[in-house]
Amino acid sequence: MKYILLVEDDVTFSKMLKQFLERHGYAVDLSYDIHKASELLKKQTYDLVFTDLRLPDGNGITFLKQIKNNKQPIPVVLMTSYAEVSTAVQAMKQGAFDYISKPFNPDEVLEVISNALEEKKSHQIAPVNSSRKDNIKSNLEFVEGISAASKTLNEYIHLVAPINMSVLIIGESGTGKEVVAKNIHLKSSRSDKPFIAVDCGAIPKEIASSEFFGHKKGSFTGATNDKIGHFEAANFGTLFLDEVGNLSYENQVQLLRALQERKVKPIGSNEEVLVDIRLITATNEDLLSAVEKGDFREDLYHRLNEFSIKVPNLKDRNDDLILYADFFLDKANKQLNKSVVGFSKDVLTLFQNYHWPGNLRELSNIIKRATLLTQTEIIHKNVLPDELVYIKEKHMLSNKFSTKENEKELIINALQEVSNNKTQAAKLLDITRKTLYNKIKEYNIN
Ligand SMILES: Nc1ncnc2c1ncn2[C@@H]1O[C@H](COP(=O)(O)OP(=O)(O)OP(=O)(O)O)[C@@H](O)[C@H]1O
Repeated sequence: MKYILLVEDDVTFSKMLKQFLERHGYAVDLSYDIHKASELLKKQTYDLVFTDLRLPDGNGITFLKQIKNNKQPIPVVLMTSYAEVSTAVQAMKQGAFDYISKPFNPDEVLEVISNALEEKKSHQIAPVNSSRKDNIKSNLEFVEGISAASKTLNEYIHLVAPINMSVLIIGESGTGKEVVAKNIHLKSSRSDKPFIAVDCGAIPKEIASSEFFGHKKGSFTGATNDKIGHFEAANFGTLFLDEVGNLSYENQVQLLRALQERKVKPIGSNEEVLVDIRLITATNEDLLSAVEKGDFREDLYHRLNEFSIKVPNLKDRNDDLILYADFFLDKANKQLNKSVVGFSKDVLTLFQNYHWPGNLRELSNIIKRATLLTQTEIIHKNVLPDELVYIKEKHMLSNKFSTKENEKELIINALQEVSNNKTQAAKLLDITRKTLYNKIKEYNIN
């Protein structure tokens, strides 16, 4: 199989191109910028680089020069817009194998690619790196995202992971708090030690201390065996307490004491056990207001919150949506033993317009269900739940600016649906942002 590195920052287009090439038997890795593409080139061997000319962190020619300077004998094909053909010709002089102008038809792409690969074969280039599968596999577990919100999140994860600080992760349900916690653990020096995740909301307060600190056989009715608590189980590793705001006041006191003294005593035991854990906690409620109301201990709050990370809602990471959709589709295909290739354009538009109250978990569930129901190569909107389809149709039906009242109501509804994001609202209403601003002013909408 031939391996292609595709470098293109238009997310929708690049996804479609990737799927198209994969359907034609190529293995494709995708990068949205030169930086990540260079990293991939260091780790893996490719038979072809297929890159856009304009990229967020530089242009395709600079990237081409970089590849040639590193003496990597990989053919490079550039994608250009019609207006950039003269630049593409310049690129050919710098050693690009070929260029192709957008919009291009599928046969053209296949032809250019197969020509480039033929040429490469005659140059006898190094074999494919055998570690590739592992690399790809490990990348699959955590999708970093490319939106501004995801970039900030990932920067914070990288910053705090190596430092032994307690981290409080804040975010709505299903945003990926546990996945972030696991990621911090894996990037820390404790990565080869245990990661123990505990849902505090699911522990009845009567047995919480036995759950956290363990017990000795016979120490209370029902204690038929010795039990190791979560603190001890996580020793030298990371303890992740989800929904920490649900701990009873009494359990908060016990937790604080264990953290301060760095030792725990199992119920019914006389011996204390020294514990060395890194604590990561998560909450989807406003812990500070719980502190103000007296429901959560302030000293514990500060102990947990040495560093806080906010995980963004999915609707605030619109640029990541297709990336995640694709990831969950891959996962669903594997779990269900299916081979669905992608999403119809309609489905992608519905995804972009929906407000995703259940965040990534909801997206994952919807895609799994749709994959199960899909009998063709592509997921169409008939296998999506009503709440997704209905929103779009509601807008399409009423999206006529006929009367002033109708217009004002439409704008208010659209703004509410996308939490006041003007760019999104303008897209939903199919008007420019400038028009939207003018109309907001005209109708005095707050
Ligand atoms: N960065 C990511 N890459 C890949 N999958 C992710 C990512 N973040 C979250 N997920 C997936 O989304 C789903 C929800 O994630 P997770 O359970 O971590 O959310 P949560 O915020 O902890 O949820 P809750 O508030 O209900 O505890 C899971 O299936 C998880 O695997």
